[in-house]
Amino acid sequence: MSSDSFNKSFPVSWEELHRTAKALAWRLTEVGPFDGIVAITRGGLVPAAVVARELSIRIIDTISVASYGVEGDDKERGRINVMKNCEIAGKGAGWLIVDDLVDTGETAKAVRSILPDAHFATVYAKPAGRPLVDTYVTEVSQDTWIHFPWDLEPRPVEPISSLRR
Ligand SMILES: O=P(O)(O)OC[C@H]1O[C@H](OP(=O)(O)OP(=O)(O)O)[C@H](O)[C@@H]1O
Ligand SMILES: Nc1nc2[nH]cnc2c(=O)[nH]1
Ligand SMILES: [Mg+2]
Repeated sequence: MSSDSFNKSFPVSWEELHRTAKALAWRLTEVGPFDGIVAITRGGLVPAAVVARELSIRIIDTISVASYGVEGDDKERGRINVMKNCEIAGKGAGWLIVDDLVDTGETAKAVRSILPDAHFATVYAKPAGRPLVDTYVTEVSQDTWIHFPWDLEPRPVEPISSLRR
């Protein structure tokens, strides 16, 4: 999908992300306990912190995967690049993988090939990636771009009336 295929925008506030990541933690209580979390950086770091706090998990490893924004456009996908692997021995049995979202599912596919036995959880899921995720909370359409709070800042906006002139 190229960047102009995203014609809907879904901005998420810190409060909303916190609430939805807690909802994810509630769902995961039915699945755990887990030996630890593997957060997919960077987007999985904040959701992983919230889930770790709620499930009293102290051990968090990371796997660094990048694919979007490599060419300078945040919404343009490039090749999957595993920049740092996690340090877990074995196939991930008993571990929880956390990411902010699954979109095409390519990131999830790459991480699942490394940790096929781990439980994969995301806060948001788009239809193409949904089959790759074991647990998620909120589904958005494939043509929606989710804006996370760390990518946003409050700014003045014109009133609706001025947009219709
Ligand atoms: O399902 P996919 O199409 O692979 O997209 C999902 C991935 O894209 C984003 O990461 P990104 O590569 O932008 O890196 P970041 O987490 O460092 O922002 C997001 O955090 C997911 O990890
Ligand atoms: N921030 C953000 N990153 C993504 N990476 C793949 N899809 C998305 C999205 O909708 N929002
Ligand atoms: Mg990511």
